[in-house]
Amino acid sequence: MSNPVFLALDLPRLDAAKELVNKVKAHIGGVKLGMEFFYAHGHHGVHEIAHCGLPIFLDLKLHDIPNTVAGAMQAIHVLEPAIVTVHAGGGRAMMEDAKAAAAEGTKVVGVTMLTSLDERDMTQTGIGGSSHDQVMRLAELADSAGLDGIVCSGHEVGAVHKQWKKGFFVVPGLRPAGSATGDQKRVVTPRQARDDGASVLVIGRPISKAADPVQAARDIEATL
Ligand SMILES: O=c1ccn([C@@H]2O[C@H](COP(=O)(O)O)[C@@H](O)[C@H]2O)c(=O)[nH]1
Repeated sequence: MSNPVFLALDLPRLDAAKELVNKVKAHIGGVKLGMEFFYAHGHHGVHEIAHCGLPIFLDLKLHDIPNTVAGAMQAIHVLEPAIVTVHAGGGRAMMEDAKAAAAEGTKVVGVTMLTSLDERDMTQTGIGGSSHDQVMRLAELADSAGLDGIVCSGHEVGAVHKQWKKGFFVVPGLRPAGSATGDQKRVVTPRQARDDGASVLVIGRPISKAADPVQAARDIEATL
């Protein structure tokens, strides 16, 4: 099995991001570029990181009216991303149009409930019920809209995997045992997420902020 770890490159400087990827690339399976990176470095930055030869995951979390999201999807064809995210909360029509507009070969996955949220946060935003139910509901909607899979936490991935056998599941909010959780609230270890059916393990700060990022990536790889 190829390495499921995608390194989240949430770094403001392009030179530092390139240096980090080149250092750890033997111990990861892909690179995830999110809003911080894309807003700062755009298409040029993505092309620069793509030189490392690993698959690129554009975590842009698109969330707008269907026509706008479809246009954004078309605008990133040229970057040939392996994976792109949209917010499942954008609704069925938005997800259908996002998938239809994506380049062939790009997996489109729907963000269900951010791993930085818990049920108290959900209540504050007017969503009742459990995080489990919220993720299951949005997973079903994403599946019926034709998406390839979803983003969820390791708390839910086992249940979603049972319900959506062919789904592609991206799991962030991962922390090696004993490491700081920071702003993440629904957290499991990389091994736990993999055992429960995650297709991609998104890991950022446990590697990028480690005193020795190569050793940190190697240690995570050894647990899988
Ligand atoms: O629910 C979500 C969706 C996306 N993310 C992204 O994953 C990484 C996690 O970084 P860490 O440093 O390992 O916490 C980050 O880029 C988020 O934007 C997420 O955490 N949760």
